[in-house]
Amino acid sequence: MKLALHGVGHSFLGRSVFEGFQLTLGEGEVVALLGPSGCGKTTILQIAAGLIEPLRGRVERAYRRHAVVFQEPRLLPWQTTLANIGYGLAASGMSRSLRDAQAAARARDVGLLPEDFDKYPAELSGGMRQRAAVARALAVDPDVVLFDEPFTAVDVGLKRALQDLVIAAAETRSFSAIFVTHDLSEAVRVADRLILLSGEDGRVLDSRQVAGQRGRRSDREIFDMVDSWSREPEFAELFDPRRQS
Ligand SMILES: Nc1ncnc2c1ncn2[C@@H]1O[C@H](COP(=O)(O)OP(=O)(O)OP(=O)(O)O)[C@@H](O)[C@H]1O
Repeated sequence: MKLALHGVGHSFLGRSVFEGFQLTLGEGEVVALLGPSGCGKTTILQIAAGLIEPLRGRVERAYRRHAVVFQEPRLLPWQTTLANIGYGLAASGMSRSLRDAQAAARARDVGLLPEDFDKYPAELSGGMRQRAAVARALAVDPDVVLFDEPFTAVDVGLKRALQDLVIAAAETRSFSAIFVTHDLSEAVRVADRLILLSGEDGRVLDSRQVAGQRGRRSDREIFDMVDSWSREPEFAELFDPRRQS
């Protein structure tokens, strides 16, 4: 076990978002947290990251270091791509040359080219900025990564490349992850297991393993799973246009 949420509940302005939420994230496991807009996915992720203290329940952490990848890249506009990627390493007191070398290695891992390293975020495309955000997270060598709808804002074609990047990184750098999304096919592609939340009251509607091995599922297998699950009543809310963000 790397991370566990035990009976976690939270409210904003006295209004409960979810109660009694349970999650145990295993070593090397990727769990997708899925649900319609407003069901509490981001709040759960922020509780897992320690950014929000839950009002009820407790969080157990058994990892060295975590990193968070947000929906927006959140790069510092006055820093180069390489400096942004190495930002977390600077905080740990690492020398400039070592930091740059590690940042460059992670930048290459996510498909950034050396000619991009000295560019500022404004000079990068949206997809390149999100690649840099993933590289920055990986640079601190986390054993847990928390993804908060990281590819919602990128083009459909690019989305797939970025999902593959996460799948490959989880394999080579062996981290565990929680991956928040409202896209069932994304969840089926990147995760080992999914937890589906209700938009009504944040309760867990379903929790299931995804058949096959992450990264080895064919497009056909993914399509068939999504097609069949999307007809189940538990998934109806997820496809309800009134609940889309
Ligand atoms: N800081 C806050 N103050 C008040 N209400 C909040 C705050 N943060 C979240 N909420 C409310 O809590 C509920 C859950 O929000 P959360 O962002 O966790 O949902 P989500 O499932 O991640 O949604 P989305 O998919 O749209 O990002 C929503 O009704 C939201 O309006």
